[in-house]
Amino acid sequence: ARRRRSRLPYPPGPPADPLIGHLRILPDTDSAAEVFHSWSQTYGDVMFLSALGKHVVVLGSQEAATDLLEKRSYKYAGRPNFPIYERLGWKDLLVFLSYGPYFRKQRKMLQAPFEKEKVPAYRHIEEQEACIMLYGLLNKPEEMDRHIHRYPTAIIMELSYGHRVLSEDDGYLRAAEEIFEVLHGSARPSLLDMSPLFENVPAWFPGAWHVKYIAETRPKVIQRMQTPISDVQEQLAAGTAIPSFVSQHFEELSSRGQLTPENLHDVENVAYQIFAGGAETGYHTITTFIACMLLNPEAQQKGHEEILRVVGTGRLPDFTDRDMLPYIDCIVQETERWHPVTPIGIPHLVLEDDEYRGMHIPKGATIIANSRSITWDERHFHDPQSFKPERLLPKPEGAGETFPQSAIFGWGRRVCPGRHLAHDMVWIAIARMLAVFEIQKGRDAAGNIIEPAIEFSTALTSHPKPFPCSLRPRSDAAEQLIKQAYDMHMSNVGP
Ligand code: HEM
Repeated sequence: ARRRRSRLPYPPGPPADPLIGHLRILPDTDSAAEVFHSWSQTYGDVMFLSALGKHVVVLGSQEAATDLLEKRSYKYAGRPNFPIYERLGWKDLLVFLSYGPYFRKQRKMLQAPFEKEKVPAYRHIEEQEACIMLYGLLNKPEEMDRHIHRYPTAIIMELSYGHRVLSEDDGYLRAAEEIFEVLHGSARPSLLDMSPLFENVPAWFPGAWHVKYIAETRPKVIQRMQTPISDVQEQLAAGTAIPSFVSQHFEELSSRGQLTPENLHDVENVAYQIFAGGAETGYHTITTFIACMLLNPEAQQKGHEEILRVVGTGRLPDFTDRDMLPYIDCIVQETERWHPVTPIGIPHLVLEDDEYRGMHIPKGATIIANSRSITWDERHFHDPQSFKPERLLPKPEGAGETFPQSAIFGWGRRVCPGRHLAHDMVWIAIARMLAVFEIQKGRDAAGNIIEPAIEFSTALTSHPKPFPCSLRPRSDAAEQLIKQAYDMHMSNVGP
């Protein structure tokens, strides 16, 4: 362990074993957010944990997280190591990079095409994919999960690689499913296995199951990163490439004579990062939305009525309607607040010793802003566990509560660079689903309604486990609308 350089005390925390610290009581990934939240009720919103000489500081309020991760972002923009993910081949993915020049290079590359003014250019792709999703949901409602998963994945594939997903058994869709499996599969046994606490886990350690797992999985992961790049290279050579992140970078690099292996490696990693960061998170958010609608039929009804009032039944909502649909925005944001996609955020790393409220925050500590604590903070949200979109409407119609943006999209220099795109993608999907479908509880073989018990499976990101659900078109007109929109888009795209 490092020598203490400060006389100030560490923040408080639960009682620790003198040798192994909090090792035995560290929660697993499924329960970490809730467990940290309940500890914060006792030990406060700046809490200290340690295990085997590693330190973790858990922030349990918007105020503490803003003071440190936003206002002192330069000291808190690091990332701990994610040893298993790194060994799987994700060492140079932006999200896992330590703070420094290489991080800044990649961050700039990734951020540029997704700035606020740039993302409206992608809306036609989102509208098109939303139509394909609605059509799938209409025709094969039993495959709801696949249609929802395909939606953000297809958008991201087109933006990163210029790849259009045209069939259900597209290899790129498989690749996206694999990321999900790897993220969840490798985190499942316990938080320890993905935890920075176990960076140097010895091979004899009981958790060393991962040695075999990595040996088996790594080649697949690497191949998934490389294949789309070779595809684009071939298409560029043949003159058939659809403009994308990769094609644009390749063209620029080759025009400047800079197509070096290092530069290719960066393009490959950033393109894959767009895919890894954007596809799963969108999928989780929309599935969580479906769960919220099942559990809260009044909110669903109000959302639908707002669309009826503003858009009518003769067309699907589009982005030009957005300003007139405040309640739909509230549904999207309340979904994100009700169950954040990253319940403990993504951990940061403290880059310099710091002092806060008379306490010592040590350099090298992992720092977790617990989104769950922030979104459940009764000082900011009344009845925080309930799903109430109107809480986010201004007074007097609503409660005037503020959407906890940073708890959902992160902090300071590490804030999610895809948040503007994410917002558009999720919004149009939700607005269009509410326009044409009624989301209903599933029924068993005897026709009885099944009350859904919504549970989540959590790695870094969190996803509802499968639940019964049925989607019913609101009317014949709604069904026609879905078919027409689909035909129109397919005739634009062509096979
Ligand atoms: C609803 C969808 C999304 C949610 C909830 C979400 C949430 C987050 C969160 C919480 C972080 C961590 C921020 C921090 O460390 O403080 C993050 C990072 C990141 N997100 Fe997103 N994200 C979403 C969509 C996207 C999309 C569409 C992209 C790609 C275009 C993307 C790319 C990234 C990347 C690259 C990082 C790492 C940034 C870094 O380490 O500097 N995300 N996201």
